[in-house]
Amino acid sequence: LPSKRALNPKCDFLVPITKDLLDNLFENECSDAAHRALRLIFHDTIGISPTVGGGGADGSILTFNETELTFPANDGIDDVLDTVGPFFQKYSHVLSPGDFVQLAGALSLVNCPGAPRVKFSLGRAQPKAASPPNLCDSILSRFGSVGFSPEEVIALLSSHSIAGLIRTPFDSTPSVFDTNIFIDVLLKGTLFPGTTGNQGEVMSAINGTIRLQSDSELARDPRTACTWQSFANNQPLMAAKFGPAVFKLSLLGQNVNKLTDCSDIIPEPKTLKDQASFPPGTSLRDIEQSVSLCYCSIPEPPCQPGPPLDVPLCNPQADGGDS
Ligand code: HEM
Ligand SMILES: [Ca+2]
Ligand SMILES: [Ca+2]
Repeated sequence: LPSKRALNPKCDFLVPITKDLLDNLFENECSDAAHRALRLIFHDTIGISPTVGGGGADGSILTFNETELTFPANDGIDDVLDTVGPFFQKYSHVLSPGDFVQLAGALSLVNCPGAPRVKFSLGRAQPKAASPPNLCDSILSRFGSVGFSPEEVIALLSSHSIAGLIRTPFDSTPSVFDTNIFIDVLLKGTLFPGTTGNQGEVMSAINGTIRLQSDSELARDPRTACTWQSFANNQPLMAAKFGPAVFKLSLLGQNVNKLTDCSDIIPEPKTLKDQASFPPGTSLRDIEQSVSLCYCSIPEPPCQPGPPLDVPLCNPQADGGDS
């Protein structure tokens, strides 16, 4: 838990705010609210381009939400703002929107077993304008234009290990920040968990999980397949790459030398007991042949006994949000 004081006195005022967010926004769980705050990092920071402008990690998605929520790329962020908005309002006199998004994002991981600790720096200015509506490049070129390698993009997608859509998780272990997303998405798709024909969705391999077309393609793209596979059975590697990649997102459009490092107020996340494995009913032979795990000489994840999984809806007791 956070100590009573921060190492740097400039960060001290964050200690009670941190506690409030952990206790009352995230309810000390890897909750829907936590997933939403994590997703918000991405949708705020990526709004920057070397050619069209935008402030990146500036909190523009909060201040200029009336504009940014009209972008198709930000579908579903209205629910996110409903959840985090009241806490942002509560602290808007002491925390800029950019700092709030990054603080909440770093803290969102604290109750998700297996997540790394993400650094937090303070001092982002107020956003000047909405992000330009330009998010129509391919994922790799969009991230590449702001300095992210294909390896870093895949590392960031580890967050889909605790994520989902329409209350249906992307991997078979949505309550833990493990590497199952990297195994599950490599399995040959056989089913749709709900209706068929949805744009951006492809068949998944496990009852009750949903697969994004973009995750499926990045798992199989020659530029990213080996990185994807390298995480499939390597929790420490994934965690070591994910933390710095998220911190790098938090600095988009910012000058790190003008920020104050307040990382010590972020508690160490819960540890993960079990390592990722093939979900029950699946094994190496269900890996799509084009992306044989042997190709990149990744050690094989263990198999689990038992009948095929049917993953339940995420947090069925939670409120009526649609994600
Ligand atoms: C690289 C391209 C990415 C694509 C195409 C993508 C796509 C999506 C989609 C379609 C959803 C479902 C949203 C909904 O409920 O309406 C989602 C959820 C989510 N994404 Fe991504 N994502 C990407 C990258 C990232 C990154 C970089 C992060 C975090 C750093 C992230 C974190 C999340 C989280 C935490 C959720 C779950 C939200 C919730 O459960 O409420 N995603 N993503
Ligand atoms: Ca922004
Ligand atoms: Ca997981």
